[in-house]
Amino acid sequence: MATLAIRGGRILRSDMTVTEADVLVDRETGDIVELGAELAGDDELDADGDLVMPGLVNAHTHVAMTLLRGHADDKSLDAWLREDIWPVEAALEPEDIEAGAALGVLEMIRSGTTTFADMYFEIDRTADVVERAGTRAMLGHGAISAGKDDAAARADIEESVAMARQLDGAADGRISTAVMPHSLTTVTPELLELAAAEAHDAGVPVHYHANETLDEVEPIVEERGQRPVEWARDLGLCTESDFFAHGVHLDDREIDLLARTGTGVVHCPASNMKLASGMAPVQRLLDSGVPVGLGTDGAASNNDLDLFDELRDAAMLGKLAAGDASAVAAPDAVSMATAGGADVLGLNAGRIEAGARADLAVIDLDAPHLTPEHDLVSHLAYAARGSDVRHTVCDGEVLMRDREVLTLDEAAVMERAAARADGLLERAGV
Ligand SMILES: N[C@@H](CCSC[C@H]1O[C@@H](n2cnc3c(=O)[nH]cnc32)[C@H](O)[C@@H]1O)C(=O)O
Ligand SMILES: [Zn+2]
Repeated sequence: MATLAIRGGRILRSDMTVTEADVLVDRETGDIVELGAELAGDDELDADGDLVMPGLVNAHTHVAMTLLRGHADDKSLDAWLREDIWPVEAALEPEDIEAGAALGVLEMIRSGTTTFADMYFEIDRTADVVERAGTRAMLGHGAISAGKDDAAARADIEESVAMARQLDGAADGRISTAVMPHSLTTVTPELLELAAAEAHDAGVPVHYHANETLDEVEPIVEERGQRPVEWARDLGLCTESDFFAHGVHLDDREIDLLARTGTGVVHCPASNMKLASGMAPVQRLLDSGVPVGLGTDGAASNNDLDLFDELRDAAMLGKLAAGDASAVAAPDAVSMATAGGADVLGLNAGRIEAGARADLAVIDLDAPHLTPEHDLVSHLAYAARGSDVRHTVCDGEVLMRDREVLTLDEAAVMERAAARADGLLERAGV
């Protein structure tokens, strides 16, 4: 057994207590073997004075949208997608996806995110990046019917199913997949039903956008006399493995249905604020036992992929939404960003315990904004930033050591992404 020991730090346990312990990791299985005092390994990471926490889980993003960061801001969802995003995405080439994904993955490794769920195009190129960079990911081809004829819309869903089957288990098992129809309003009912049936036949989840804006909810209610989540359940999109992004506008019946079926919701607070989509009822979801993770959404509606920002936004917005300062308390926000997201994605990760995946972020606490140390969970929720991450470990391998990313050439990744982004906008004629 080749081992890695993370020594001298304090660890954040899944019950949100902090204790002094070393972490011993089996690099071959990628699992945590043991927590304890004075553990030695073949390789070692110094965590003296640091906090070792589970690697963060970004449970909903469109990673290559990093190329569109700052391209179009300050618009509502529908206008933003139709006027600014979709026209540029039509000019995307596979090389762009690879360059944008590498940039996004680099940003996530630097900020302690070890797993992301991605809905986008040309996902085999994103898979190549994940393979090289060493993170974990759930990938899916986003399929859409809007603007396509019947045959093209069906082919898009079939592509999503084929890619999910093809890539599941890639990168030594670090890649899992889902079938990803874009949303309840941009994919036809027949194709949503087909996506669900095919996904479950392939043994993978369905992932989609739902209940993001009132503009999406109202037409479904008017046309069908049903709430969107009830309709999604009837189409087969709410089984225990399935999960959707946003869930901003949900009523009590829908929340109850999500809890009963075990359907996961990925809360994307920054995107919901930036596109003025609304405030998700996160405390009510948690109280009802709905599995909840956190996502950045794409970098064009955030505009970064730092999960620390997201978990602070989740805590802040959750209080505002509930009109209650005790809502979405610090431990709940930190849990959503770690174990919550891992549970939504069906991964044995997000917790520091023997037998769990060795996906870890080591936080350097030696900073003015993290002093004094009254409560480290409070610091993670309200004061820490992605740039406080010192080491990142995924699947037992060190991806970043002392703030140096070992698996990607940082300067080359940034240079290439900037060049591809310029070329993309030029080709799109904007
Ligand atoms: N194959 C599809 C691509 C879908 S990928 C996922 C899509 O979701 C878009 N997207 C990004 N953020 C959001 C959001 O908040 N809500 C809905 N869609 C979004 C993103 O720009 C991308 O077009 C096609 O032919 O267009
Ligand atoms: Zn999205």
